[in-house]
Amino acid sequence: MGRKYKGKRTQARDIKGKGSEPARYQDKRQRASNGVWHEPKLDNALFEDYYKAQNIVPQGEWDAFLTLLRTPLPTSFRINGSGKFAAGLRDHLENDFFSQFGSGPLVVDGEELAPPRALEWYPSRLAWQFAFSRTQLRKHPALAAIHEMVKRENEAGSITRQEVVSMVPALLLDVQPEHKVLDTCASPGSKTVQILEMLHHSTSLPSGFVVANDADAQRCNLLTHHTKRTCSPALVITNHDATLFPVIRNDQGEAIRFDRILCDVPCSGDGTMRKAPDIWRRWSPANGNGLHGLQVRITQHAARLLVPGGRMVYSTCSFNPVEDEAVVAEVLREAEGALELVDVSDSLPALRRVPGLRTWGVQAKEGFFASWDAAQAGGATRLLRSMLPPAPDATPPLERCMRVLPHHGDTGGFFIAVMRKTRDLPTPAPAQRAVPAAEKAQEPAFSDAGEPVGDAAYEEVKELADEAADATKTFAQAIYQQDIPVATEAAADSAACVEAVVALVGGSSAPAQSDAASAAGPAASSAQGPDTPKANGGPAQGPEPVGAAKRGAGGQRWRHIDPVLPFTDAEELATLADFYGWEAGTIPLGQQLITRSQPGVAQPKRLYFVNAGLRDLLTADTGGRLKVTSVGLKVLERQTAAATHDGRTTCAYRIAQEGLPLLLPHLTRQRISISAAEALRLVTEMGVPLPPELRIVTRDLPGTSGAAEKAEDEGDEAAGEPPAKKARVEGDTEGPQEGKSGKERKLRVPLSDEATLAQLVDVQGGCCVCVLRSGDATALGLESVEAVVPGAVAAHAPLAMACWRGRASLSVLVAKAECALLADKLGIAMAARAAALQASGAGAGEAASAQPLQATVAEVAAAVEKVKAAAAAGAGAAGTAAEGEQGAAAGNEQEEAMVL
Ligand SMILES: C[S@@+](CC[C@H](N)C(=O)[O-])C[C@H]1O[C@@H](n2cnc3c(N)ncnc32)[C@H](O)[C@@H]1O
Repeated sequence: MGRKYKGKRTQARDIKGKGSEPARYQDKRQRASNGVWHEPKLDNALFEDYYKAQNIVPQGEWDAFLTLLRTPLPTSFRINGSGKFAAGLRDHLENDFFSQFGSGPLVVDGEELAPPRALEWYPSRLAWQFAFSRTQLRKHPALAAIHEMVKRENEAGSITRQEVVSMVPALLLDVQPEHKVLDTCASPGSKTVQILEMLHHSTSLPSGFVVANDADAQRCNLLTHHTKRTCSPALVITNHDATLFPVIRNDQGEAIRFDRILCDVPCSGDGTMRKAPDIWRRWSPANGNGLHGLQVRITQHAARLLVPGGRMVYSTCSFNPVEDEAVVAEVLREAEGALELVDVSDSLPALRRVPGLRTWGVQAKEGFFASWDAAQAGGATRLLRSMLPPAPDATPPLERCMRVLPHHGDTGGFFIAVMRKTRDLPTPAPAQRAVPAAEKAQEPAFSDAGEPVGDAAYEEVKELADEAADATKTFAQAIYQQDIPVATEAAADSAACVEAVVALVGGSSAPAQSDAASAAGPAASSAQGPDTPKANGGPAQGPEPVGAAKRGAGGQRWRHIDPVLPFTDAEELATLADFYGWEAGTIPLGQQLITRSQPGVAQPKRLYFVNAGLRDLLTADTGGRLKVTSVGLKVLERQTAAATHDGRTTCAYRIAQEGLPLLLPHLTRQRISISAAEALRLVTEMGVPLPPELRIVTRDLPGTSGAAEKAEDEGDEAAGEPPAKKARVEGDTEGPQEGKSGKERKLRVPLSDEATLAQLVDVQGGCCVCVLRSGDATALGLESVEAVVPGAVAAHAPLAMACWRGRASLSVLVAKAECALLADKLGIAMAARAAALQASGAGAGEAASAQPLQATVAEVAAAVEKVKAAAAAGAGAAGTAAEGEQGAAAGNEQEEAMVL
């Protein structure tokens, strides 16, 4: 991914017209400072000289290498998940889309186009690649259909657009469902998603988990956004500098270590030039040299967090040996045999790659040097020893690393090394490391569990210093804007940080610590080695914060980040179990629900489910050391008070759509199956009226005011807010009635399907779930609820919607954008079915038996277009009651605003 996260790349523009570069780079034109648009520059003498000298390309292949680097990267994607549904989607794509290439080459503007091809080294032909330019996509309907399909399935979460080479590291990580996995530099998250799929390979509730970390807070939001559609309860996203990722201990005081770690480190990114041609212009050997130290530190720290026997993959999208082999060699050198390079030559045999280098050179201002001795003799004082190759007799088997070259498989460039930890690492002696003084002063030494050794309080002090700096900036800004309350708060924050640092340096405890661990002081907890028993009692019990408050009036340790709390309200849990009929014992909601609110908040807004492994990790984090930006799967959201007070429901929580795949099998109440036609109506109209016999009369219920109902009955909009609008604000979406007059409402046709109405009799007012009937799902080739495969990714879950059974209507509690996706999926299947029936000239009997599915192509298309337009118009705005409640809180809430 390179350094693009550092700043915004030159904006790609799509401009018509012909240029001298290959046609497909036309959309990568850039605007120079004088305002003139120009083609991207696709050469750089420094680049060529440097890599020719490095011998990264086998003899005789240089021209092919260079030519391909100047050609745009083909599109590629991965079908998510595995098993029956993934194979089904693959077959659908092959048979219904890619088969058009079968009868002969597709010719667009005189150019013969290669058909899409499955990557031969990717398991089960689940990864695909094709190279069509935007112009070609626009010109040929078959290509446009493929393009649309890729976009749609990507949005629906069935496929992931991912660069081919970027799929390799996760495959070599060999993740199993029981593994604890750390993805050290995870954003934007394509590999995290792949790792999660592996974790969920055979079960929807693996015992392992993934910690996806990134140092950049905003990129953590991006990561949350990209991983959201996996609907995994086994994912936590953290925001740490990976060189300082904290060590968490279990209640026996043992450091929790990871079975698998991916270090897909920040790099100069020259392997992505085909996708980002502006790298040509910016390329310099200094980019790689500047990143080497950070790459080493991230990987060294990761190695310490790895369990003996565990596997770690180091990867970059750079060709540069200073960022690649040199980093691996240094990490292995420091490990003194506790880490070994794994020979993966037998893995993915069809993937063409070249072995890692044993020798290379480093470009300094003073010249190009092939050894440390030569660099010293040449006066290159700014180089690190570790950038240069080790002595020949001390060189590890670096040929076990792999470099993927673009011209070998029409891909980007990538470097991958797989390492295994054989035993605990030795504790490094900081003084012996060949790093410049300036860097050494910043660099903590770590024990095997990653605890700072030389300066035990380093991590804490750095965190506090960062916070103080942030607060000071806020203070200055607020003063400038004359916002005295904010300035006062910022000043207090800053002072608290300084006080905490003084306490640390002076050896006393930091202020406002709430548990025994914190009372012992962060320095004390940091100083514990891996074998030192924990000094601070066990994990938090009962309603204690999972990541216990360490400082800050609200209980949070991290600024703007709410703590993670277990949700243990027995009364509320019993109500939930009763209302939704959770199968006792099938899903441990009581033990594995968490919230992100402040301690002591009754009925927090959102409840998230975490799997057992993640629960244990969070529970062990008594010191609140993990800076958790997002965790678990949102399963329940609080209703508004009005919904419960007015007797519209007896349960304070409704089901979140994203939690449905997990909860569905465990619901025995508040769940109905509906026909495809009804499902399509619901997601396109957002709600449907109920017939009079199913109306709930709440005004006579004890303790209810019935005000909203009376107003609705009387059509008394002049007396206040129109009931439909009010209901939307309060959480009782009456869907289609929103904003319409009583007269218009009455024109709508109520639900009439006998089977559906019979089930609705037992459904209480409030949240319920509508699932597509098995028969209809099977007939339409969609996932049926009976045939759910454990571990299937959320996109392969049966079609179901969280709904609201109101007094007089059934409405969806699903964001409009998601309704549009569901409508698309359902609509396409129904239209295809209708077309097939027509084509086969189905007899009256067959047509009658398929009656619920009989929508004409035109009807379905019109309905789907309507909801898509609504979603597009309402993008970012509150589309449902569920959305309407979202605030601008920190943590998980931040991303929700972004996603919607
Ligand atoms: C190459 S990208 C990662 C791509 C990602 N693994 C994927 O597959 O989508 C490198 C990431 O490292 C993050 N990063 C940079 N310095 C870091 C550090 N010291 N600790 C953790 N993450 C860091 C950047 O914010 C960036 O998101």
